[in-house]
Amino acid sequence: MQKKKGVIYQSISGFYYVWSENQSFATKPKGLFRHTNEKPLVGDEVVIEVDEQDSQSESRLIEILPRENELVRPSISNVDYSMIVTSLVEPDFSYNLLDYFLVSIESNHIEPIILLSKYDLLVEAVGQKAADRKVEEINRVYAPAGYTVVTLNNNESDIDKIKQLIDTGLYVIMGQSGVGKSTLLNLLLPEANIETGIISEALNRGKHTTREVTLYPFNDGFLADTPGFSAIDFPDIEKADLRFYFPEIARAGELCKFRSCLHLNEPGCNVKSEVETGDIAQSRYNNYEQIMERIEQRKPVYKKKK
Ligand SMILES: Nc1nc2c(ncn2[C@@H]2O[C@H](COP(=O)(O)OP(=O)(O)OP(=O)(O)O)[C@@H](O)[C@H]2O)c(=O)[nH]1
Ligand SMILES: [Zn+2]
Repeated sequence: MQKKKGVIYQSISGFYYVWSENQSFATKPKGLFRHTNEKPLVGDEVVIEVDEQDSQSESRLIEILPRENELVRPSISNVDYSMIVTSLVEPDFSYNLLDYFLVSIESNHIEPIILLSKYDLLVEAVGQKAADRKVEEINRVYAPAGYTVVTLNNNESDIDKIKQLIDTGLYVIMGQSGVGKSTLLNLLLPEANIETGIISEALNRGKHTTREVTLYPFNDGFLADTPGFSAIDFPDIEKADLRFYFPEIARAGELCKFRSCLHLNEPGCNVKSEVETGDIAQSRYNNYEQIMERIEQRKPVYKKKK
């Protein structure tokens, strides 16, 4: 028996398929897991035991390495990057919604990438010049945060753009309903055969189909084949932590008079100065304040329950 490290890329009826050293192994968890209540997840880094003498024999999954993070519906662990698909039209672009997604992703210690879909439809609706102005405006808002912003047209050119983005690591796609997540996945992973909104509605009317997530090798990384992340639950963020989930606010905040500055009404606040000079976008600050209010409102409810 030989021990190897690998990543679970698929789980089907009790088997966990592990990718290790450019090979796939069908593994079954060792009985041990039943006692510890540990359930392996797609994305898990694991240690497996392989019978070198007999490559057909079942390999054993003996250890799950500590997880960086864990998402639910669908369950997946160790996500490095999330591509947030946000349409420019149909549905209309919303700074507010995008910032909620970004905070939620940042709080899970995942790096976001912003994809603006339906650029072609925006051009149709408002003309080339106005469409480019809109995209530039969005770029200006997110550049201080260091986020990558890419526009999509639902054609072959999207594939090259995404290929340039993806390096090593595990990538997922998120975004509200109808923005084009499945459409993009089909472009990127034609072999995965993902149903787009309209088709899946026709086929699954009234049925509950739970599809397990599968990871596909993509460039040097993995891409999850699910468009199922339409929202992640509003995370349980502490008031004092929110500032770290807006990278440009975190950076500017290092120069505030008080280390504990929450950038609300404190004197000597460098974040507020940078909003005034335009170095931090007003919309980003407004959404920071709004999410802060939501956290404050949640607290009393939280305490009553106890
Ligand atoms: N013109 C244009 N249409 C697009 C683009 N991306 C997606 N669409 C269309 O938008 C519609 C919705 O796309 P989907 O891929 O089903 O969206 P989704 O995000 O997976 O939606 P849910 O499954 O509801 O979460 C489809 O009719 C797509 O053809 C784009 O870049 N340009
Ligand atoms: Zn401050």
